[in-house]
Amino acid sequence: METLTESGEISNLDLQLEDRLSIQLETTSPSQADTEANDSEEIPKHDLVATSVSHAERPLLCKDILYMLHHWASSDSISIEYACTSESEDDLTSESDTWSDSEEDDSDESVLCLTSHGPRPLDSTNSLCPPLPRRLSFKPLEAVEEKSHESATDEDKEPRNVKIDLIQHPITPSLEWPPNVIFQNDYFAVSESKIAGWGAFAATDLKYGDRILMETPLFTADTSSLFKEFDKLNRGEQEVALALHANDMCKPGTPKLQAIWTTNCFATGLKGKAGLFPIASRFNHSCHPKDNVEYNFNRHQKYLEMVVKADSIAAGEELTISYGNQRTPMDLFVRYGFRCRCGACPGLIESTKLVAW
Ligand SMILES: C[S@@+](CC[C@H](N)C(=O)[O-])C[C@H]1O[C@@H](n2cnc3c(N)ncnc32)[C@H](O)[C@@H]1O
Repeated sequence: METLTESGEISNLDLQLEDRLSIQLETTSPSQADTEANDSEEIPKHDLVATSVSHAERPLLCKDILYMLHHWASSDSISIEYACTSESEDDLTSESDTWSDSEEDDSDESVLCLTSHGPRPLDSTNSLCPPLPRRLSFKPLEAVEEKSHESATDEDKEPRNVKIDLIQHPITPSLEWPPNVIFQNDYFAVSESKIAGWGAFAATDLKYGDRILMETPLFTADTSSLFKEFDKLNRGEQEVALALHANDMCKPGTPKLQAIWTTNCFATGLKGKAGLFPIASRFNHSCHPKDNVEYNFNRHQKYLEMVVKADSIAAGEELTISYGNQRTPMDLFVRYGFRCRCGACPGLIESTKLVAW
């Protein structure tokens, strides 16, 4: 197999691996296969073409990321997740141990192929290279305290629509929903998104403070009880969980349930447990300031709520949340395994370039 030539050209092997990685980048649940077939996160053709340009010019590639992860992570623990918290990277410890990959995973073919022939590790002091977490780990999505809305009065700060129905799973889809809608209430509908897969869209004009969703978890678990708790669900509930989207970029062979869990779960703050919320899980991410909805887990009544944080949202607009404040497209890609297409940020390729190695 060819690897890197003396002239620094990237070989066919890399192109093949990129192809393979672009397929692994998003594993699609059966229910989404059709939806995402044309709207997947495949590496665009121009990214592949970019491998033939000078290294000083070429954009960051999947193999670069894997290469960096392999060399920079303080252990073998590499997992890609949907969500994050506001905690510092140094705090990403105990849970990652539970989720970390075993020694055997070092034999992971793609990582080995990508790392064994690299000429040298990328320089972390390179100013063009954004800082990467020292240790990557699984963390569920956790609500971040938002600054109070400047123009809001105290009365406005209480979520409106307090009589909204509490969603308890499993729910029965309504025959009145249009064919391309998988959930609908008075405030939003979940249908196909231009950002990625399914997304939530305002069904009516919304205002700051509108509470648009209250949802109980399908189940809650911690890192050690995920499979046990899943086993307790009935068949219908399990199917709901397994129909959710799963990111599985770095680890071929990751159990599907685990990939779904790390892609979708939200922290509850209850004894380190996270929860799977099948409707909230359909909200896509937008970078600041485009994210227009915030979320919160009510620990006493044990439901997740989504509340409008933008001043106003017009009917038809996509509703998005932040998967992590101040995350760059690079962070999102490394931590959560997707290339951000929110439209508010420059995206991964345009914003991130590395110096030649
Ligand atoms: C929790 S799911 C969100 C709903 C998802 N679109 C679906 O079809 O179920 C998170 C996944 O959606 C996709 N996604 C969310 N926000 C995105 C964004 N801004 N750009 C690209 N993909 C995004 C990524 O694949 C991500 O892993």
